Amino acid sequence: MPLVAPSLLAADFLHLADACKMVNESEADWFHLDVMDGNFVPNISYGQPVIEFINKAATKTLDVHLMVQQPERYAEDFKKAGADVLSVHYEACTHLHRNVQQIKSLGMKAGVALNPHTPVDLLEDIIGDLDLVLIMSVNPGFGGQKFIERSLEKISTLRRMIDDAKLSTLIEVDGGVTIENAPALVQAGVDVLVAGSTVFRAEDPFAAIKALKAAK
Ligand SMILES: O=C(CO)[C@@H](O)[C@H](O)COP(=O)(O)O
Ligand SMILES: [Co+2]
Repeated sequence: MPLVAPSLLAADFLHLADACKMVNESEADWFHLDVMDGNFVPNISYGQPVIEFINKAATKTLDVHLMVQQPERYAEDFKKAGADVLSVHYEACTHLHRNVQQIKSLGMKAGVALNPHTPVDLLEDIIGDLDLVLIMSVNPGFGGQKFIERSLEKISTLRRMIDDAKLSTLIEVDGGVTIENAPALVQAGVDVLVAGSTVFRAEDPFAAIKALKAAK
């Protein structure tokens, strides 16, 4: 069964407490929290102060996806805000190895996110240090975009890389995940499905989460 991580980016920000309650009471496993700086990506979302409040309401793992330049400037702040998993973008880090060690030394799980144009082979020398690889299946910055089909091949290649090296690194997919494409993603080797619109735009978010969990 895949882990399911609803992305609060698609929730009603005026009623974040209700969104947290829904995720807590659902079959979802993690909260996916998208932090955007208006520089690495064209959009600005929310940061540490909001996550601190989410952490008070959430009873599940906080999976923070940092779409910011030089994320090392903020790792400690996000730890304090309650992040359990912290993912930084390959494309935003000059010293990725150092950044990954920093995240782990702060006591968080370390993830690396790849934009759609970034090949998974570039992770060869760091994959053994990673708890998670986040495959972006849309260009980061916005929710509600269409899934890029090529991502399926990237996921299969990454699955082979992880299995060949006998690692337990998780594969997370983020962007355009639907109830329809979830089975193919799980078959390709995904461990964690992120879903924003599919959950928060659904008439019945509990049922949408249940359907994603059942993907096989
Ligand atoms: O990181 C991002 C976008 O940059 C995502 O986490 C989105 O929030 C996913 O939204 P949907 O594509 O599922 O609507
Ligand atoms: Co995300």
